[in-house]
Amino acid sequence: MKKFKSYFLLLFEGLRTFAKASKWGTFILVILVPIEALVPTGIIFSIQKVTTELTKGSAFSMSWGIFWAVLLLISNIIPPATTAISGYLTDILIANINQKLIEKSSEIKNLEVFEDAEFYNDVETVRSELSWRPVNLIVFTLSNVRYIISLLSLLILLFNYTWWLPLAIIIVLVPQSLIHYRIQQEAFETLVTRRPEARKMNYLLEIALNRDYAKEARLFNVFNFLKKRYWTLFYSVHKEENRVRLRQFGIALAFIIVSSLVSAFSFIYLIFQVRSGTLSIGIIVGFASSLVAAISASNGLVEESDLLYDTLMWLEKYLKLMKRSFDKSGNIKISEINQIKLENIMFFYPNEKRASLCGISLEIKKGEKIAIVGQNGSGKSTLLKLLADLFVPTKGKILINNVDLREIKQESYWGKIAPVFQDFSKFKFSIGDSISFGKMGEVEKALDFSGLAEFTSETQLGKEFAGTDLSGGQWQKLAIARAFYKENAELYLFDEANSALDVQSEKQLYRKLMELASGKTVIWITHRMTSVKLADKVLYLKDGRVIGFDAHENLLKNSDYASLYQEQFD
Ligand SMILES: Nc1ncnc2c1ncn2[C@@H]1O[C@H](COP(=O)(O)OP(=O)(O)OP(=O)(O)O)[C@@H](O)[C@H]1O
Repeated sequence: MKKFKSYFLLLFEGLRTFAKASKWGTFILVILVPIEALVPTGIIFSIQKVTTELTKGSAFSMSWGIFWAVLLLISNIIPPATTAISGYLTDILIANINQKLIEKSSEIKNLEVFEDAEFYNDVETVRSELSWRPVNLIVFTLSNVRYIISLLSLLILLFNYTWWLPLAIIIVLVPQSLIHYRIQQEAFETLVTRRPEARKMNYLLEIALNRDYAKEARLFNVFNFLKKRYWTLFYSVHKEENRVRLRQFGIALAFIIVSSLVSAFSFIYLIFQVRSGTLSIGIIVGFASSLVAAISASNGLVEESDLLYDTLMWLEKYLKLMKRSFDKSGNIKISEINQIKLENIMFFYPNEKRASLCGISLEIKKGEKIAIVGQNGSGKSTLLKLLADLFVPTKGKILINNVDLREIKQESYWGKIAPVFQDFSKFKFSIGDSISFGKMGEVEKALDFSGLAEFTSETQLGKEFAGTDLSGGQWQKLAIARAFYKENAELYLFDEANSALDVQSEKQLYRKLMELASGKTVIWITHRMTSVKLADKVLYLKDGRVIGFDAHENLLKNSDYASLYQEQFD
């Protein structure tokens, strides 16, 4: 009972989603679909009347004939109209859902969410089925409404012949539907629980077909490996699905046998009635047609309400995602970043037992130039992500102008940060758009500053959009241009922004950076020790801890740091 309540609540939510997409479209469908659903019963009824009146030799047979013709016309006109309107409604529904997903993603302030496999599963379920689920939602809702109205009107018609037959149909229909829903729910759960496997299967296909993997996939000949891995995953997934299908078929068969027996029995009963003269010949025509129509409507109802149920479970996942609230940012707006203070910062990535940062305390003043160095995995990028307020420290505080970063409005803080990440994004828009994202400003100046003056802002990027591709270093320069474009930035965060640059470009990068960021704070991570001389202070990290935080000359007294520095020149 509880399940049914939630089913109807979901159905209601589904209808609200349609209405939100298009009020008029929904309104017209609400009018047309019931009319369409009543037409078959009307047609059967008028045929019965025509036959009865004809056997009586009455002139009314002509009026019923005209009524029949009008209904036939309606039954032909309405379907193309409902198809066109539901197509229109589907398009808007998909656009609305996509917009909502973009908005929802923008609410995610703390990137920890993306480290959560369950969240990924939910997002994947919603996203991967987004292209066809809204269509199903509309199609199956409409066909179910149609079936229910048709079935009810046919049952009323049948009730006129025998009172027990409609009852028998309902008695067969209810348990049949209940069992079907149960199986459908199991099937959906199997689908959802197997989602990680399905994602892995999709990933294998991506490796085979995606341009990013094309080189290594061939030179390391991964295709046989992909095929074998795919079959292993496929069998593990489909064993379970076949089991569900087999049960579904068995139950459907049992119910078809029962309902056929009930129909045959009632038909024979009616033949006896007509032969004994209790009922007229017109009745038997009407009865036979309405019985066939009622059985097919009840089968259709079970099948399609099953599919609607499956679609509603997808809708439930989508609504769950929409209702999920993410960490709220603070409310304090800042206009400057005068001081950054880290107080005993400890950080664990989600589900990790090892701390990536441990007991970090330091202070950075406005305008200071800080280089961060340390071996791979020492926590440099993690520290930068915390400073960019993309992750929240597990323990300790980050204070900006002596205000806890958690209290500061994230958009206001992010507006002051110009970052270049190690794994920067390669946006496949025009060069101008992938720097400014539609804002006004001097894109050309940023291109010039980052050493990409040979490109115009109109250049389309990405082969998949018939654009051009860039070299590794040029992509990195584009990420740098994005940071330089942010003219009112107060804090520059560069994570190995020089890693793909040639020596000359690297020199130029630091020169421009120091020129552009004069009086502003710059923090950069580097493995190339030449740039540490530009820094006011060097932060030397090891295993997530601070080994030293001082001017380069002073740090050289630390033998560990000195050997790190010296080894590069050797
Ligand atoms: N998303 C993540 N989930 C779990 N652990 C992570 C994640 N990212 C990094 N780590 C771990 O955190 C530690 C610090 O990583 P981090 O990327 O900050 O190092 P790094 O000093 O920037 O290294 P590199 O010089 O190689 O870029 C490492 O042990 C790493 O394995």
